[in-house]
Amino acid sequence: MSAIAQWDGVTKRYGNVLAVQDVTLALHPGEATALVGHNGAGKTTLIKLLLGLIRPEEGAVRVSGIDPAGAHGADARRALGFLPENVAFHGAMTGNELMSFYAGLKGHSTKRNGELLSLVGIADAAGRRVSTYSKGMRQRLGIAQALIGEPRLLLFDEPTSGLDPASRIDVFNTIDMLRGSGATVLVSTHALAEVENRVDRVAVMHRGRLLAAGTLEDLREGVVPHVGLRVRLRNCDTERLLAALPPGIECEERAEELLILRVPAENKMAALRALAGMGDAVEDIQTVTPGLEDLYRRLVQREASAA
Ligand SMILES: Nc1ncnc2c1ncn2[C@@H]1O[C@H](COP(=O)(O)OP(=O)(O)OP(=O)(O)O)[C@@H](O)[C@H]1O
Repeated sequence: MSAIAQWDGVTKRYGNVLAVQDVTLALHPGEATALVGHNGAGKTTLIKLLLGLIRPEEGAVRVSGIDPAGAHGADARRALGFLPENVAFHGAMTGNELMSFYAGLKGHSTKRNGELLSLVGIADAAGRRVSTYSKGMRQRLGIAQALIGEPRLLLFDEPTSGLDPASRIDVFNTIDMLRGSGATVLVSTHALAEVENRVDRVAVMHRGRLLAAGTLEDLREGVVPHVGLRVRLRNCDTERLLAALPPGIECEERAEELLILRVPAENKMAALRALAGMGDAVEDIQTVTPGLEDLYRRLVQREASAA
């Protein structure tokens, strides 16, 4: 699948600060990718590079095959919609006026503005001054302006920061809808738990470096080469049970009538068969799947111990 946007061996410095170091990453058409990492990880810098606002010292950036900071950058930028991290609008203008202003700036007609405001759920407030909007409503207006001109690639920088839980869900529902309509979405966020089941791929940044990228399953396979099993026991001699398991299995946690086992991925079925063969002593077995927060923690730990 050819990429709609990519960073190829990109390094970007601000003076002495190495903001992004040798990052190679691609965004594929129709997919939503989460760019995750803590403060200062380099997420906004990667977005600014795609927007052509800054140039890399090394490597190449391409949007629809074009250098967004080059002579034909305007053509590349026409394919982009952008929601900045701290969206700030002139409070004296109404939602309608701001949408017309941004449509003019982007060289698009204002015809679909009302539809876009309805899509993000603020059509009723379109005639009101933005100073009367809540933070969530301003964020929705920010998303509506990003959608002007039906961009094929949407860049959302921390779209849920400062929003209440219901508004956060709305933002992700909008992202789902956009992805469903064939757009490509990049969403940068610190909110690992809320993003993990809402995107196709995840790119993990840490101190300017890309630690991992892929589907959640790819990340799990690369980071956790074992399976967790949560085993509930009944009237059981735990020592005897552990001794009867295939080799290579570690006991991660042990409490009364509960074991959490770390099983090498290739021994999973052998372990399950051995446990199933223990009759009534084993009451229940659950597979424990690490979430994005856990994977991120492990990736950062691995990076720290390699340094
Ligand atoms: N204009 C700038 N001048 C100097 N340093 C900068 C500039 N912009 C970013 N940096 C530094 O580059 C590094 C990466 O910053 P960046 O904003 O890309 O990170 P981020 O992952 O988006 O962080 P956050 O989640 O806090 O927004 C940080 O150390 C930051 O302080």
